[in-house]
Amino acid sequence: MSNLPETPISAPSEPTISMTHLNHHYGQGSLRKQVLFDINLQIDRGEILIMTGPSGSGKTTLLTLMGSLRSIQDGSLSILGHELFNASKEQMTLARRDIGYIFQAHNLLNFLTVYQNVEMALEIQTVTAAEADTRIRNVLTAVGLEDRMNYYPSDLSGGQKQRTAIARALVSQPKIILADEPTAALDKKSGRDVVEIMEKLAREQGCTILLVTHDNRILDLADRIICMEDGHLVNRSAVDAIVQHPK
Ligand SMILES: Nc1ncnc2c1ncn2[C@@H]1O[C@H](COP(=O)(O)OP(=O)(O)OP(=O)(O)O)[C@@H](O)[C@H]1O
Repeated sequence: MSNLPETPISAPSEPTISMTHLNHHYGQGSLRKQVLFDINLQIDRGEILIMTGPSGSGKTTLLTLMGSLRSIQDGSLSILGHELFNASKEQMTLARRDIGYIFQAHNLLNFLTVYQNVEMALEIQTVTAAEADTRIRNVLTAVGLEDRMNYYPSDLSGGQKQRTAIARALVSQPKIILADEPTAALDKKSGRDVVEIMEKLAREQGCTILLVTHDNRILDLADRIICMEDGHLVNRSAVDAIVQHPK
């Protein structure tokens, strides 16, 4: 269920994320540097999109713009039918409620248990305590952490921490999941496991996933692969992407 007010212009076939002529700069004056150039991209509901590209090509910048974590400077970016260009702080905050974030540095709170870390994501949602408890237990079971609910992050492996972060991102049943290098710190099996869990839960919940990765072991999980190069978006086939990022 969306946290944003319904808009009549939001037709069922409308892409979940749509951007046109998106540009982005960092810095001021003589230090001003353009890092995104005329990005045009549409991501459909339920699509799993993987974005690859060399370091510094603009992937994280694009992800943070899509995540409503940075203001749009130039061009258009709409999420679930809501334009983020010229959006107020309140509108940007509302947009974030429909997004689950999985970033590399888990951002788990070390003084909270696994259960409590996941519970935090429900604090801004209007669910009853009983409903919250059911959802937290279900999602932690789905990611294989049913016997770790009362552990603290410092007692978990890297893979378990990442699975906690996935549970936290999914528990609010967001319409969009943005993941930045979710397998970077994991060994081959744990990396594959966490992305498969993400994929399965996302397919069940019908949400859209955009995943930034250098990890070619998970490229086959994508419906579509896109590549950033020097701030430009380049469409590539999975084969091209693997050739570009050999194991
Ligand atoms: N806050 C910032 N201020 C100034 N320049 C920045 C800032 N963040 C990123 N950049 C620059 O913008 C460009 C794109 O960076 P970005 O982090 O989006 O790339 P990336 O493809 O995600 O790289 P990586 O794979 O290394 O994370 C780089 O040249 C980077 O140095």
